[in-house]
Order: sequence, then C-alpha cells, then structure tokens
Amino acid sequence: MLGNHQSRKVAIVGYNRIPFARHNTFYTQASNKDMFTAALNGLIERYHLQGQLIGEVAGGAVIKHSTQLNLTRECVMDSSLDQRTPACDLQQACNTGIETAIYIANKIALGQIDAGIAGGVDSASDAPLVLGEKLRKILLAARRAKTFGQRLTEFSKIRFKDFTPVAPMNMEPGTGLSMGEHTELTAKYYHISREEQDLFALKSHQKLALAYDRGFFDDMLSPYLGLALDNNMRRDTSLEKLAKLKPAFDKQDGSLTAGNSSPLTDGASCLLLASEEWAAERGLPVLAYITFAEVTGIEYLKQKQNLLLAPVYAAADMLKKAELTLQDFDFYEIHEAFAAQVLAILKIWESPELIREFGFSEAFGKIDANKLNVNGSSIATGHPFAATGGRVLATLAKLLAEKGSGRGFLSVCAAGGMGATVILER
Ligand SMILES: CC(=O)SCCNC(=O)CCNC(=O)[C@H](O)C(C)(C)COP(=O)(O)OP(=O)(O)OC[C@H]1O[C@@H](n2cnc3c(N)ncnc32)[C@H](O)[C@@H]1OP(=O)(O)O
Repeated sequence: MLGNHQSRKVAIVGYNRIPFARHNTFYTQASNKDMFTAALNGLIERYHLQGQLIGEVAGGAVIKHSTQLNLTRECVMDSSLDQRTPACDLQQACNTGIETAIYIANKIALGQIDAGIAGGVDSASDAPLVLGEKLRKILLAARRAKTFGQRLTEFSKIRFKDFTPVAPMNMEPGTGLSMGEHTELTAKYYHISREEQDLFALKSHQKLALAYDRGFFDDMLSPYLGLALDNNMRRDTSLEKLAKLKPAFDKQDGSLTAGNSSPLTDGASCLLLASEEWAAERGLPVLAYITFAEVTGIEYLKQKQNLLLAPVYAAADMLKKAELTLQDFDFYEIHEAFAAQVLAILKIWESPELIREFGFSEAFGKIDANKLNVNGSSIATGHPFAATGGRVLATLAKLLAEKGSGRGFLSVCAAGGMGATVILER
C-alpha cells in the first residue's frame, strides 16, 4: 500500500489529456465515452501500448447517463489495448481522478498488477435530463400492465407538465446549496475579499498562458475535435475586467463570480502508473513516484462554510504519516474549485487561531506562493470534475521530472465534504 515501506514503489510514467473546453463550446457532440477513449488512445499511442494487456484501467465520471454502466470498460473495448484488459468505474465527486490513481497505485504497490491506467472524464454539456418521478412510475406501471385496457388507464394519468425534465443539479442534497453558495459562506467566514479572489484568478490565467508559451503542454494530445488548447484560458483578462463581473451565487452580497470560480467544463485525462520494473523493461522513464495519499471527510451540514475544506484534515494526516511539514515541498498543486476555497485553506493552515477550530494546536505555517500552482490550475484550465485529478497529478509529476528531483504536494477538494492529498517524489 502507498506509504508502506514494505510495498513496491509506484511510478507515474505517462499521462495524457485532451484540451479542456468550457461547457457548451467545443465538445457538445462528444460523450464521456468519446472523450475518455480519445484520451486513452492518445496515451496508448504515445507509450506504444497497442495490443498490450494492462493490469487494469480505472476511470469514472461524476455526471453519467444511466446507460453508461460500465463506462471505462466500454472505452477500453473501443481502444487499441488488448481486449482482455479489465476496467472499473469509480466515483468520488471531484476527487474521482485522484481516487482512481490511488486505487491503481495500491494494486501496483501490493503486487497484484504491474501497470495500470487511471483517469476520469466529465461532460457538463452532456448532462442527462431525467424524467420526473410521476411520469417514471406511470411508464413502469404501463409496462407491467397485462391488458391493453390497463395500459391505457395508466397512460391516461399522464399530464402535459409531467414531461418537464428534472435538470441536473450541482447541489449538496444535505444542504440544498450549490458548491458556489457553500463557498460564498466560506469566503465570508474567513474574510476572503473580492480583490484577493480576483488577483488569484488573474494569476491562474497568466501562469497557464506562460506554461503554454514555454511548451509545457506540447505533449498533450492535440488537437481533439479541432481544439488545440484549453479554451477557458483568457490571455486578455485583467483585474479591471474581473472587477466588473457580477456575483454569481449571492447576487446581493457575494464575491464569487464567473471570473474567480472554475467554470463548468468538458474534458478527459489519464495517467499510466507502473512498478519500476515494468517501466524499466519498456525503457519508460519515471516522472515521479506516488508515495503518500490520504482522503478524508469533514462535517459541513451544520458548518456549511466547511464544504470544500476537508484537505485541511487530509494534509494533516498525510504529513504526519510522511513525517514531513507543509514547508518540505518544491511544488504545491491545489485544485482551484474557487479562488476563495484555495485562499481559505491557505489562511487556515497559516493561522494559529483558525487551525484551532479544526482541532489542531499548532498552525501548519505559510507556503511559498511562488511554488503554488505554477502552471495555473482549474480556474484557468477549467474543471471537468473527474478529469481534474489526472490533470493535477500529471502537472505535478511533469514539474518534478523537469526539475530532476524534489517533492510535490497535491490537494483536491470535493463535493460531499471530502478532500484528497497526495505526495509525489522524485
Ligand atoms: C470540488 C469542486 O471542484 S466544487 C466546484 C464545482 N464546480 C462548480 O461548482 C462550477 C462553478 N461555476 C459555475 O457554476 C459557472 O461557471 C458560473 C455560475 C460561475 C458562471 O457561469 P456563466 O455565467 O455561464 O459563466 P460564463 O462563462 O458565461 O461567464 C459569465 C461572464 O463572465 C465573463 N468572464 C468569465 N471569466 C472571465 C475572466 N476571467 N475575465 C473576464 N471576463 C470573464 C464571461 O466572458 C461572461 O461574459 P459575457 O456574459 O459578457 O459573455
């Protein structure tokens, strides 16, 4: 298992993703299956895996149609891998891409498999519309009817309004609030100003643009369906433009806007994980090793501002096991669901008073801002929920490979009050 020194080392040896697209822009005709298969086939081609039997492929999508029961296996069947390669779907909201990597990594560490592919996909443009409960029950009853008359009786109960579809909701069932509404509460509770959020968002776009300019993403499968780069990246944004945007979630008194929130996005990503021996046999260089990972939850039904703050606990547990401090890292990748959520987490880690509310006696301290999300993150790239884990893991692994040695810290928050943290080393 990860973090167990008796187990095998787990290497990230490859990655691929398709460029991410704001919802209802480039990938409106593409399904989860199309996008994940495209990302998979790009990976297979780049690492010459055609026809090979891989230990397992783990994927997932947060938003799935009911017909996509075995989504990842279907993608494998459509790919050029050996058709005997098994696959499974996992889902842990925005942690999905991290959870699939942990799942594959643990199997490699335990010696059950030698190599596997982990990833995720999401399409906000292809979100399923569900029929209302009344119509569903009538249709099922009509299907069970024994006679034509009984069937007609059931159909006669249908009213025109029963055809109104139930729209997909980005909302916590336990609180009735969206992610954005929860994070508005976080911003207010921790006094995160609009100006701080806008500045953070601006930097995300600027850093992503610089990363493209220096060729950091040249290895991405591109173009896919004609899209060569993440189309949410805005080279022309500015503090003045960001300041003009209206609050998106609390129209009266809010500070979260379309500019300082991650947008609804379509995309897919995947990683190739392997034992050192498997990689060496194929001459594949190791980018980085996954050494520790932690997933935790947090109470948020009463303390609604907590929804996206579980990484505070995940980081504490992981650092303790790894016997490291928050400062012992060369790079930090913190998923940007919203600028306010990242800024709140940084503030809590730094503040002796705030960290006490989480049950810790000492603050974790400040991190070097120059090491944080150095190539931009979800505010600029976009956030196709299940695909974000693969993107951040690949980014961190590539940064460590470029540097030649070092240690990276990664954190992703998720709906349901969950958070994941990971350590990569090289
Ligand atoms: C664990 C987790 O990750 S939780 C997070 C899960 N993700 C979410 O909850 C998604 C959050 N985001 C959203 O719901 C949506 O993106 C919203 C509600 C914030 C915004 O939605 P929309 O209003 O459809 O956004 P849209 O892209 O149209 O932008 C609105 C306007 O802001 C402008 N805008 C957005 N970003 C910028 C920017 N950086 N600079 C300048 N203008 C900008 C757009 O151009 C647009 O202007 P227009 O109306 O003149 O065309």
